[in-house]
Amino acid sequence: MAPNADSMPPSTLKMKPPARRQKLHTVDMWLEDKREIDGAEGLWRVGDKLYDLTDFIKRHPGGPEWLELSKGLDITEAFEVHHVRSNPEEILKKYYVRDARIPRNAPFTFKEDGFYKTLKREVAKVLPTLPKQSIRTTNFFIDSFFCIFIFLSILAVTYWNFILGILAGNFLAILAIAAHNYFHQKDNYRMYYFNLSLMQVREWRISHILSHHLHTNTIDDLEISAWQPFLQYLPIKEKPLRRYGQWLAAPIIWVTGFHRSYITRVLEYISGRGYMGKGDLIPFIVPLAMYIFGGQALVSTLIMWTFIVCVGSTHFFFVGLHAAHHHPDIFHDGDTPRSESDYDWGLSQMDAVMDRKEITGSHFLVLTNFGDHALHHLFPTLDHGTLELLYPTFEKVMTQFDTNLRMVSQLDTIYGGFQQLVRVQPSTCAPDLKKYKYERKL
Ligand code: HEM
Repeated sequence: MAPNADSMPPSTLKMKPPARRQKLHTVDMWLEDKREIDGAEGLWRVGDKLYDLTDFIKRHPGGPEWLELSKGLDITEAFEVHHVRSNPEEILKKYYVRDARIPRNAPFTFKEDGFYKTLKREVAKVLPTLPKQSIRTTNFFIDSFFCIFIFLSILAVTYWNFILGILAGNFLAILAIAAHNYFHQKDNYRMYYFNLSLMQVREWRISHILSHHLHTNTIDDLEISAWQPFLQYLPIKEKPLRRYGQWLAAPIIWVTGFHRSYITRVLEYISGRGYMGKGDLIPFIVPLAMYIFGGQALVSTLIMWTFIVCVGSTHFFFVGLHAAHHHPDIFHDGDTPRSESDYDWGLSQMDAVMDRKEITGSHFLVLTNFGDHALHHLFPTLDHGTLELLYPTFEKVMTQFDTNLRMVSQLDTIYGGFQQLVRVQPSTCAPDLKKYKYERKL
């Protein structure tokens, strides 16, 4: 199923892959493997220094989970990109233990005069001047999605109506996408809307935030390796039948994604390797409400719920996989990088993303379609409603660094996603950000 290790070319960023990358890779396996290669020696690594943050875990303003999960890892990128409003470097210094013994397993840098740090300083300056109304609007949207989703699910089972079930499924998907805005931030209750999808906040904080967001489209990105037995987004040699077979496999992957996530978690938990907690009971609120208020037999209720979850899963993964990262002109590990040793982290993100012109400019569409994706990657803790207010600053710094955000159509990212699945030839040129025009709806 998975491509064998021989068919996997080395990372063109010279990154060492997590040891079990070629196997079906769960989030806890990824954490274990990273601890082996990050050189953090059971502590927390920032740059080339090691810190013991044990006493700070419970006091961390973003919530304890971030530091619990990242113990034993290199958190350089996580530390840099999650603190825009303040500068916790002074706090960090208090926990210094010793220097790291081995070099970092990533070429990404955060130089004071580089693109990312310059942009971050400019964004930090404008943030206090921005209106808070956009955050309240985001909260209103997501609470409404939750109510509509529950209401439609109950109606669907009451009237045994699959059209209503499709509507409910689509609301489940946009609820989960919008909830993604919240689990990037400090702990808050709205992030748990995400668990209604059968997926789990903890799991996504690892696979999506600590892996995908920080080393996007590299050999270390779990959102590439976790799909790998079925979908291969890196440009590697494959037999044509297998490669094109992915176009047929993809819809099956989308439909079953939510259920597979839960089942894999249960199996991992039973075998003593995975984590489950109270949050894993959240999804059952939905069939319970459907059963109590719908007036149908338990079996009918469960059938309708399963149907709704399958629709939601299809919508979620179709949108997610065609939102921003997969297109033959986007950098994927194996392609020629901009740099393999001194690669500004912000520019690495610009090389691994495209934004969609139909989505940018609409608060609703951005929240429900993983929109403003470049800015979201650069500042993941900022509310999606705030991102659109940052474009003038972003444009100013892009001009200063003579760089560009690639804006394409939604159709381009869908078509590009399917093309990327069958791309076997690595690109021999560094990504050309000027190839696509930057245009933003005002
Ligand atoms: C895996 C590494 C880390 C992650 C993912 C992380 C994540 C976060 C998040 C999501 C927030 C909330 C931000 C917001 O509401 O805008 C936050 C806040 C904060 N974190 Fe961390 N953190 C990490 C490591 C650290 C470390 C090592 C320190 C200091 C030793 C630290 C100090 C703070 C402080 C002071 C705040 C509150 C001020 C602010 O928002 O900048 N964090 N963190």
